[in-house]
Amino acid sequence: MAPVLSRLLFRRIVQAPFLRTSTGFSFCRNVHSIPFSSVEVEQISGSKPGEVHNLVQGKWIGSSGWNTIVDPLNGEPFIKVAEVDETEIQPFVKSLTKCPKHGLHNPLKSPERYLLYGDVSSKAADMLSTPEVTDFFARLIQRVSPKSYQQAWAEVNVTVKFLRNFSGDQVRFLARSFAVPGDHLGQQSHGYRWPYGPVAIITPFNFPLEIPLLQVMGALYMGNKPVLKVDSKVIIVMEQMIRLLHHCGLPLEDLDFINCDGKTMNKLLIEGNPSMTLFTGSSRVAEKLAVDLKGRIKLEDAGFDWKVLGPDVREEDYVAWVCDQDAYACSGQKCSAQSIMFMHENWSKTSLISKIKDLAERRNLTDLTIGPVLTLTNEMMLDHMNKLLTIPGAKLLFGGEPLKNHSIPAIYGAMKPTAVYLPLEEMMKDENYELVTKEIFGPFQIITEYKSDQLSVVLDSLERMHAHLTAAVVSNDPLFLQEVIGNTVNGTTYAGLRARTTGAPQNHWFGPAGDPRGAGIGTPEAIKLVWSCHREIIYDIGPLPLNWTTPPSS
Ligand SMILES: NC(=O)c1ccc[n+]([C@@H]2O[C@H](COP(=O)([O-])OP(=O)(O)OC[C@H]3O[C@@H](n4cnc5c(N)ncnc54)[C@H](O)[C@@H]3O)[C@@H](O)[C@H]2O)c1
Repeated sequence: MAPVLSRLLFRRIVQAPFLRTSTGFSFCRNVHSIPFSSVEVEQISGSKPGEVHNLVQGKWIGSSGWNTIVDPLNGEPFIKVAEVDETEIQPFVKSLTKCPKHGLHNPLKSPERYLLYGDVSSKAADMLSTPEVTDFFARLIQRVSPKSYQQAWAEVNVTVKFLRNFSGDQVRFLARSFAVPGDHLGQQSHGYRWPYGPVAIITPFNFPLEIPLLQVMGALYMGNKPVLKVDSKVIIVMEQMIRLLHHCGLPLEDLDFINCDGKTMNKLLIEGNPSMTLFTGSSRVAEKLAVDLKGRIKLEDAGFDWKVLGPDVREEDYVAWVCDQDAYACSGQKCSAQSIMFMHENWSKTSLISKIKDLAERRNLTDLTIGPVLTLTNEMMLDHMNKLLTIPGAKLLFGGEPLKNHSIPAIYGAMKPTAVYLPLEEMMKDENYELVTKEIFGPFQIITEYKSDQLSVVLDSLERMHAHLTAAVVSNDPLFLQEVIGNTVNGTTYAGLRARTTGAPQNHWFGPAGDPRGAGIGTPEAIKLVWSCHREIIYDIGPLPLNWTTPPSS
């Protein structure tokens, strides 16, 4: 695209929220009305790059070198990240090792800090929900992880709701204990939720605000001291959020924040020896860290997320719309994105596929309903697609081509929403199965069909998959739902005619199942599971029975 056209397109995208926000209000944001921010979101550019720093032991610090991040829409270097290298990790190691295993607070130490965190959450929710600040974060998310304004706004909104949920007394309720009467007078056992103390959090690029914020707050609520590392491409969002949290009363020394590459973080984990690490990202890195950290880890890893359409065909337009959203919103870069759809033969007789195709073809770069793919190039996606198309009976349903007329740099992918059809029998063959079920973190899905007597083959296929994150069973037939849900394991499974795979709100658990290392995010249960362990204290204070004497040895 010619530079002028690209600038125009860019300007259209950045100005969109000022003209029409999804909440219906219109305003003109001024950075000076945002007391914590250190960047002007609309002005970040080659001539006025945004800068990101590190936070350790209560101080914002730089590093010996800058990593330059390029604008995913036009390739212009636009953010400078003070990236810590392997020789500079000692302050972070020291900070972790300074935190005792019993944490910064626990039910028997500094309990007033549970209340402090209720207050911080309440103030942060209030501030984040003001229209100016919501817009500031939605736009900042769009600049680094391009997605539609509505998707970015939803990410901020879920974060606000989460903070509200853990306001007031809700943080201390997370640490609720229980007591069981003992065997004799004065004895009672108490079960407590205990922190791990020093912990680490590693998060990917696709939800720059929601994933790190929810995990960091969960860790802090339970009394841990986290060091946070977010993917450098998007880390500016969380840097600004930490400044907001400080403004709302987060003690400066409670949270460390490091900008570094994966290798440096790996070294920090080994030297700093956190008691627990929460990793959200690819299965490749997850498996490496599980070994390096000797199992002291919880994982939110890859998703090869499936949808099964049952025999009862209803609400075709609605189901088509949900399929389009699930597979292609955020350009398919949600860990919950629909990777494969098993369609009952009754649906094949409808216009479902052509409706999904029409919806997918509405997506465009102007409003970022389709956009850059940050971890795969076009060559990688086309290569995968072409391999699939060599399978007998395979066909391209739609897409399969790079986007045109844009200035997305070649280091990123830019593909039209794509769907490939594969016959179920071929997919199940040993020589094809692994290829077919490889996660493509972009706007790409597989569609297959099954006959009424082939449900067991579908269930076999779901059993053979490795990642069990989200799933959807689209049917209102209770016996069908029972059959499919009873024979599968995915941690977040939606069931019913309106079932989807994406768009997790703040009110339910999100995470994989079927793996003891599986983590969760969002709910009180997720926070307690990931960020605390069980400690039992058996009080036994007497008195001794009257006339007690030493019994014989036993
Ligand atoms: N399960 C979930 O909740 C969830 C949520 C979002 C994304 N994901 C998954 O994340 C993947 C996409 O993200 P990605 O490509 O950025 O993942 P990635 O694994 O490449 O990177 C994730 C994070 O790990 C860091 N990292 C890389 N190597 C490391 C190492 N050796 N030690 C420590 N840290 C290291 C990266 O810098 C980044 O911050 C997809 O597979 C997607 O399904 C899962």
